[in-house]
Amino acid sequence: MTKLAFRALPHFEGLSLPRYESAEAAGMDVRAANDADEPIILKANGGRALVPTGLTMALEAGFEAQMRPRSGLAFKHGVTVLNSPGTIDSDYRGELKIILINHGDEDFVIERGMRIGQMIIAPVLQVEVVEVVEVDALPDSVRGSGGFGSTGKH
Ligand SMILES: O=c1ccn([C@H]2C[C@H](O)[C@@H](COP(=O)(O)OP(=O)(O)OP(=O)(O)O)O2)c(=O)[nH]1
Ligand SMILES: [Mg+2]
Repeated sequence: MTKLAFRALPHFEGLSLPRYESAEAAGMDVRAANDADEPIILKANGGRALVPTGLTMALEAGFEAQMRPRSGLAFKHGVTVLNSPGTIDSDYRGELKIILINHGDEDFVIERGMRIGQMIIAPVLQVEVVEVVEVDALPDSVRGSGGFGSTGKH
C-alpha cells in the first residue's frame, strides 16, 4: 500500500495532514483536532482523554494502522498513548482518535494542531482459527511452557 487517502471532517479545517517528518520515518505524526478555544487538559498523575484528529480513512484490506506515542512527549512530560499501539482496523470508517494519558506530575495542555502521536501502517495477517481437540497435541519445543523470564539462568 503506497497511497493513503484521508477524508477530512469539518473540524480538520486548517490543520496539516499526517506526514513523515524525516525521509525514512516509520510513523506519520498526527495532530490534535480539538477546538482552538477548548484546549484539552490532561490532569497530572493519570489524567486521560480521547483526542480527535478530524480524519477518517479507508485502509486497504490486509493493512492496519498503529497509533503509537511520541517519545519526546513521553520523556519530557510523561504523556503517552494509553492503549499503545492503538489498533486501527482497515474496515474502520470512523474518526481516528488518540487515547492519551498523562503519567507526569504536572497537568498537560493539548492545543489544537499539536502533534500528539504517530501512525504506522503495517501489514496484517489473519489466520484461520482451528481448535486442537486432543490434550497434549501441541508439538514439542525446547522452551516448552517456560516464559516470563525463564531463559538465560545458566
Ligand atoms: O487508538 C485507537 C484505537 C482504536 N480506534 C478506532 C479504530 C479501530 O478500528 C476501532 C476499534 O478499536 P479496538 O478494536 O481497539 O476497540 P474495541 O474496544 O475492541 O472496540 P470495537 O468493539 O469497536 O472493536 O476504534 C482509534 O481511533 N484509535
Ligand atoms: Mg475491537
